[in-house]
Amino acid sequence: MTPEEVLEEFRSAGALLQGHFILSSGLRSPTFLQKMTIFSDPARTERLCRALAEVITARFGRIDIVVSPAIGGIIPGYETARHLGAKAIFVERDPGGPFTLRRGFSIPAGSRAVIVEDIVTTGLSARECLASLKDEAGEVVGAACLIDRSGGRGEIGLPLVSLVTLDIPAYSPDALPPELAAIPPVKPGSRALPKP
Ligand SMILES: O=P(O)(O)OC[C@H]1O[C@H](OP(=O)(O)OP(=O)(O)O)[C@H](O)[C@@H]1O
Ligand SMILES: O=C(O)c1cc(=O)[nH]c(=O)[nH]1
Ligand SMILES: [Mg+2]
Repeated sequence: MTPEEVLEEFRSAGALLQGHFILSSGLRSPTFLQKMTIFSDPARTERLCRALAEVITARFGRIDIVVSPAIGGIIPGYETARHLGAKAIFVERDPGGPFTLRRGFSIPAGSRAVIVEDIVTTGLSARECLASLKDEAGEVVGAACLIDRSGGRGEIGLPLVSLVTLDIPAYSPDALPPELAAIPPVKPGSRALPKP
């Protein structure tokens, strides 16, 4: 799948939103990729995750386990794992807390795992996911996402592959351009907002 075909999936699904968004990292952006609009369409999700599985295999070789950060990573993690012939597990938060591996999930010794994210903006969520896996016996060999919107600057602590790399503006809340400050912000994701 070419980068343009991937973007066309988001555009034609109505998943490429403009406004004023509070991102998971706390940064603000006029652009938001609403991945759940994509994941509500199994055929679109299948096309994108099949392509991501091909990129993962080319870069990392055999993968036994896909581990994803909830909530956004769960559906693409599962679908990508299906194409890889791997298991799909996820890490999740108690509200406001760190990611943890629960529900009897583990990465056993000798197994090769990859983190699958939906979108990478700063890499913070993927980094937190990796940190939550530090006591697992198996090896986390890399990370993958559908869209890396960090311009390639996202820091995960693992090699990252994606279907597309974009450089989408994101601003600190105290350095908003006036046209963004004029729009009331919305916070689409599941990470708890810090207390004011
Ligand atoms: O690279 P980052 O700066 O961490 O941003 C990307 C993360 O933000 C979103 O998750 P969010 O915490 O908004 O919750 P969600 O998964 O429930 O959508 C998205 O699913 C990624 O996990
Ligand atoms: O950084 C984020 O929180 C984020 C950005 C984006 O475009 N889409 C998304 O689901 N989360
Ligand atoms: Mg997420």
